[in-house]
Amino acid sequence: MIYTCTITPSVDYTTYLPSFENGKLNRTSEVFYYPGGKGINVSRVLKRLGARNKALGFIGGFTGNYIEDFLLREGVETDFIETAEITRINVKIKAAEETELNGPGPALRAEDLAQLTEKINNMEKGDWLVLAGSLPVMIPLSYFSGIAERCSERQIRFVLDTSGPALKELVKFSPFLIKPNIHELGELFDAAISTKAEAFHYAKKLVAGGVENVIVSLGGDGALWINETSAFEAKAPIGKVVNTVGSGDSLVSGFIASYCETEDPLEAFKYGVASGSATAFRSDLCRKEDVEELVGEVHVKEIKHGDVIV
Ligand SMILES: Nc1ncnc2c1ncn2[C@@H]1O[C@H](COP(=O)(O)OP(=O)(O)O)[C@@H](O)[C@H]1O
Ligand SMILES: O=P(O)(O)OC[C@H]1O[C@](O)(COP(=O)(O)O)[C@@H](O)[C@@H]1O
Repeated sequence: MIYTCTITPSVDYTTYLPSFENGKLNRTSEVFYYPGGKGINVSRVLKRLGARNKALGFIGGFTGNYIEDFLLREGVETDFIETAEITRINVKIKAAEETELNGPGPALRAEDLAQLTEKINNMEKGDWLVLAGSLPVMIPLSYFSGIAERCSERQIRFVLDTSGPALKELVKFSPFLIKPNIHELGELFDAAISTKAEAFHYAKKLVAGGVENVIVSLGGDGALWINETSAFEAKAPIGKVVNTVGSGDSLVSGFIASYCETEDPLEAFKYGVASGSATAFRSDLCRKEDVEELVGEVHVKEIKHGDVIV
């Protein structure tokens, strides 16, 4: 079974308007309320791509109920833990530019965390755990390293899509896959990364440190994938960008869904990039038919030792 875990879900209040002016009253007519949080997006896309999975994490209040109902209506299995706090609402403003306002995650009690530990303790060899999204700083990092350690001991495939100090700490536990964007990769090494060559250099360091697969996502420029024996870059398909929220999550989902079927990481990488772009070209997350249509347009190139990447 594939489990996703979202510590900090959200309802994504997503609105489109021709122009947005700071400090003014802006009226908007087109509004959507999507369930959000990176693991939840991964679950929704996995389901659409035909990969059975279960969404874990913490939800609370009316927004939490909204998320759970929405997922169940889409056929996504859930096993959330209820928090005392209302789940946050993240604001996504789609005007000439995309502006985002992400709220803080919930304050979790020791008993909430203990419930999650119990669920993870019941996972079995061969399962997947996708830990995705921001991890509240109030929770000691040792809690998350405990999760990573348990995955490694039990041969559970651990996929990590987070940022900040947690990413720095958890890459030490040899995850199966991490997917930083260029900014998150820079944060990880306290470096300003602006070129593909620099991204490749740092991604290689992560693989040398024990991460099995590193995908660096580069927005409209595509992505890089590196493991111990291979390195490839992919160009993203070209299309009209509507909403890039969830593109990174869709890349992760596409990779996992395809890998589960093919066990071929290069095929999985292409499928992942197609999924990311298919999401960027829609208001909500991608559908399987969008991904299948785009996958032929994902062109990959091997990066050989000594190649100059531009
Ligand atoms: N403007 C775009 N055009 C085409 N594809 C895109 C665009 N933005 C994102 N994508 C696709 O989504 C993937 C992930 O996007 P990215 O923005 O790097 O992730 P994140 O949301 O995690 O920052 C990219 O690798 C690419 O395949
Ligand atoms: O947990 P964080 O880092 O605040 O991010 C949460 C946000 O990320 C998303 O999951 C989208 O993620 P990506 O755009 O990186 O794929 C939104 O649905 C959500 O509002």
